[in-house]
Order: sequence, then C-alpha cells, then structure tokens
Amino acid sequence: MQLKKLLKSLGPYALYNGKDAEITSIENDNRKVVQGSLFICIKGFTVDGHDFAQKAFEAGAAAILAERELAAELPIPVIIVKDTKKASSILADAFYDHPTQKFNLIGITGTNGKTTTSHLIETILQKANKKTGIIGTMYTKIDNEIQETKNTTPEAVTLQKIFHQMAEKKVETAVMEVSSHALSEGRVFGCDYDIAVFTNLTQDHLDFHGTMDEYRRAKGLLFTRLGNVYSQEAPKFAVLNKDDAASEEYEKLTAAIVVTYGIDKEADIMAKDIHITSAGTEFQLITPAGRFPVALKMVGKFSVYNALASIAAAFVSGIPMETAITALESVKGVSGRFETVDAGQDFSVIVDYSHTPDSLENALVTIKEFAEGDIHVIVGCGGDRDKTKRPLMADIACKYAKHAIFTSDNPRSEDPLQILKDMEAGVVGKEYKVIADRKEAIEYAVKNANANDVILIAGKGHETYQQVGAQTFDFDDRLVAREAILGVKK
Ligand SMILES: CC(=O)N[C@H]1[C@@H](OP(=O)(O)OP(=O)(O)OC[C@H]2O[C@@H](n3ccc(=O)[nH]c3=O)[C@H](O)[C@@H]2O)O[C@H](CO)[C@@H](O)[C@@H]1O[C@H](C)C(=O)N[C@@H](C)C(=O)N[C@H](CCC(=O)O)C(=O)O
Ligand SMILES: Nc1ncnc2c1ncn2[C@@H]1O[C@H](COP(=O)(O)OP(=O)(O)OP(=O)(O)O)[C@@H](O)[C@H]1O
Ligand SMILES: N[C@H](CCC[C@H](N)C(=O)O)C(=O)O
Repeated sequence: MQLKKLLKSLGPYALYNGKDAEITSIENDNRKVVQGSLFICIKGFTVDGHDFAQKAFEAGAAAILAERELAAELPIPVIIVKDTKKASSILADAFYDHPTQKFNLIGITGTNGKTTTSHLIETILQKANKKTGIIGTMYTKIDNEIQETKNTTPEAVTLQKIFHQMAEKKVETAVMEVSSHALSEGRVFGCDYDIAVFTNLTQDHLDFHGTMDEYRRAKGLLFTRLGNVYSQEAPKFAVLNKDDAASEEYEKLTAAIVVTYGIDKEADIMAKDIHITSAGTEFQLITPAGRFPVALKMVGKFSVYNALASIAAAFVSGIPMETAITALESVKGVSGRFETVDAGQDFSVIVDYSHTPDSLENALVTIKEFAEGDIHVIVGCGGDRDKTKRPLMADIACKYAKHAIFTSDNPRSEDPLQILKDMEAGVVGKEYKVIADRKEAIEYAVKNANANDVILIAGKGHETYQQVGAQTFDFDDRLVAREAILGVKK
C-alpha cells in the first residue's frame, strides 16, 4: 500500500506532503522490520521506540511514524503525529483493509470470567457450525490452529495482523478478551465490535489504573465506542450483567442495543432455582425465547454468570437457545479453571486461576458449599502487580479455609518474601502458614490433607511457569500436585 493512501486513514491528524513510498508491512518493533516496513516509534513503559528508528531504517524501513523529531536525520519520510500508539491502531486496521468489518467480532471485558466466557461462546458458535477465532490470555486460536500470545489483548499491530489472518481463513465470528489495559492504551481502537460483553467489575490492576473509578472508566470504553463506529448494516449489542453496579453506567454510555443477564436483579436472560453440587450446577434458564432446564458440568454461582453471559451473546447472535444449551452442557471446564487433579487420593485437589480477591472468594465460597472435610488453600500474589490486593487475598484465604498457606506466584522483579509480608499484613492475629517455595507449599498441603478435605491451589490455573526475577521456570500446579499426591501414596 502507498504511504500517502495509508496516512489518509489518520485524516488531518497526520498532515504529510512529502515523498510517497510503497509500504509492505507495519511494525512497531525494529526487530520485525523488513524491506519497505512503516516503522512506528512507540514510547513504552520500559524503553522508547524512537531510539530504534535508526536500526529500523538500517533493516529496510521505508518510512517512520514518530511523536517527535528523531535524533538522526534519515533519508526516508518521517511523519510526526501526536500519539503513535493510537495512530498504530488506526493505521494497522487500514493496512489490513479493516479485517474486523469482514466477520463478527465479540469483545468480552470484566475483571473475572473473560477467558471462561470466551471459551463458552466459542463452544456455542462451533455447535452452531460457525468457523471461529479466539484471542485471549491462554492463546490465539484461528479455526483450530493455536498461536502463542504474550498479552491477554495484544498490541494493535499484532492484533490487526491476527484479524487479517482470521479474515483470510474465513473466520465467521471471533471472540476476544478485551483487557482494561488494552482499552486504556487504545490497543483495540480500529476494532469493529458487533457484540460487547461485560462480566463483572471488582478490584484488580490498581497499579495501572490508580483508582477503581479509572478502572471502571477504562472498561466502559468498550461500550462507549459500540454502536457508533463505522457505518452499520447490522445492529450492535451490549450484553451487560444486571447484578453488577457498573452495568448501569455502561448502559448509559452505549449507543448499542442492551441485553441484560443476571441472577438477583430482573434481567432479559436469567437463572432461577440454582442448585450447585461438587459435580455441577443446575438451573432454570429464563429467556425471551422461553424457559429451559440447564445442567452444567461447571460448578459455582460464578459459572452460572459465565453461562448466562454466553447464552445472551448466543441469543443476540440469533443462535437457537437449544443449540446454545446443548453446547454449554457439553463443556467439562476450561483449562486451569476449577480443574480437579485426581491421582486416586481420598481428598480433592482443585487448581483455579483465582488471582483477584473476588475470584478467590468465589472459588472458596463455592468449595464451602460442597466440602465435607477441611478446606486448605495455597495462594500467592503476583509481583509487579496491584499491591493492594495482597492483604485482601490473604484475609479471604483465612476467612474461608481452615488451613491457609501463603506462597509465591510469579514474584517477577519483586522480593518474594516482601510480597508475602504484604499479604501477612492483612491477617494479623489469624492462623496461617508461609511457605515461600510453591512446590513445598503444595507438598505440605497434600501431606496434611485428610479424607474428604479439599485443597484449592489458587492463582496460576493454566500457567506452566513461575517467573522469578528475569528467569522463567517450568511450573505447573497440576503436575506438581499430582507428583505430590503420588509421592505421599508411596
Ligand atoms: C505495562 C504494559 O502494558 N506493557 C506492555 C507494553 O510494554 P512496554 O510499554 O514496556 O514496551 P517497551 O518494551 O517499552 O517497548 C516500547 C516500544 O519499543 C519497541 N522496541 C522495544 C525493544 C526493541 O529492541 N525494539 C523495539 O522496537 C517495542 O516493540 C515497543 O513498540 O507493550 C508490550 C508490547 O505490546 C506489551 O507486551 C507489554 O505488556 C506487558 C508484558 C504486560 O505485562 N502487560 C500487562 C500489564 C497487561 O497488559 N495485561 C493485560 C491483561 C490484564 C488482565 O486482564 O488480567 C493484557 O492485556 O495482557
Ligand atoms: N464470572 C465470574 N465472576 C467471578 N469470578 C469468576 C468468574 N468466572 C471465573 N471466575 C474466577 O476467576 C478466575 C479467572 O477466570 P477467567 O480466566 O475466566 O477470568 P479472566 O477475566 O479471563 O482473567 P484474566 O484477566 O486474568 O485473564 C477463575 O479461575 C475463577 O476462579
Ligand atoms: N492477567 C493477570 C494474570 C495474573 C496471574 C497471576 N498468576 C500473576 O502472575 O499475578 C495479570 O497479568 O495481572
């Protein structure tokens, strides 16, 4: 594509009267630049992309987009714009010929439940014979081909490249997790969402957003932009959780048609007569299309919310309720979400990705509903993440579990012992144990569990690593627990 044509997508934002150039790719990482790339300099949290402009030129860049004059004069067009991050989203969408206008795009935001709900919706869509794509914490999946991703929501250039691949593969509906970081950084500007789903809002990421108000506002951006972007032939839908107070605000923000779901408050899609056991959850589903009995293999009230959000997304997608229910009833669970480890022991071991106060509480409340013996919880808090959730999570662990063990969960650049001290500040005078080494913590719980007890290993779910300092070690709670159980049985 010609540079001048591409820049038109930015409108008067990027006034440019210089030489034209043939652009072969858009990159914001100099290490990916090829002959003819447009290199976009982004000032990051760690380094400044402007410092790599020279290297990008040497690698063959045909033009540079920057926020300021570069240190060295380069013999290629250099276009200055106010915000290269935002510009990169718009340019990448234009370069790939607006891929998200070629298929249906469902975005899911909320503190907890994004990964689970996106997989439930994917299962429903596949049952309805749709070709799907998925982008989220666990991976990117195009049809059934998996690609690894670093972020829950990739940065804009990578994201639009993925959408382009989806369009090429004739994906009919893509389901993606939209993180609050992505919304506030503009990673998803340029995405034409058809349906936006809100799960819930509870505390997380205050290190990034500062306050709960800012965090809520960031998530609201998904709904603000829905229904008033691009020319639309089909209506846009906002699927909102009526039981979460933030939905009231999002309902006011959006120009889309609102469909609500809930358990406690009156909503368009509801669950009544909920019955939770250790084996699953049964409820009566009330929809505008009728009333249906549902029997999920997933446990907990939070699983009902995820199921309702998925049903609502299916409903506005025109999928028959019977198809959606059959699909949901077939789901055994999502990797690392309330996943049981069974190595023939007489107590239960559950691995769950609860790494926020709310999700930890939900997991423990659910376990309390069916546990016949004592509850043990092994929990840590991530380094370089919201520090204020540490004492809260420790307090929740002690509130619901008889045996609370605090351990490490990706300490990253922080001192693991300091993270544990931050947790302990929330449980002064309460009974707990600190075992910094996660493997030892799991072995300790397994060794001390009696028949019918339940051990919850929280925080890492599907993760197969532990990040300590700059190093990443192999670590999978499920494998470590299995080995510990087998070790005890010997
Ligand atoms: C705080 C944050 O959001 N950081 C993201 C950000 O990193 P950064 O700002 O440090 O980037 P940087 O390393 O300074 O690089 C700046 C620019 O220089 C370029 N560069 C850099 C080095 C080089 O040699 N050459 C070069 O050209 C980079 O490509 C980039 O364009 O941009 C990177 C590339 O897009 C992201 O991977 C990275 O996410 C990091 C890994 C991260 O942990 N982010 C978390 C906080 C996050 O975003 N989480 C949410 C999920 C949260 C949830 O819901 O639970 C997510 O969506 O993942
Ligand atoms: N609807 C929900 N409400 C509250 N907690 C939930 C809900 N769904 C799942 N959880 C809990 O949150 C954990 C994480 O779930 P999931 O991975 O689906 O959320 P997520 O929003 O994708 O998280 P992340 O942003 O970290 O990727 C689960 O292991 C479970 O304990
Ligand atoms: N998306 C979340 C995942 C946290 C998972 C937990 N195991 C941790 O490392 O803190 C984050 O990046 O904050």
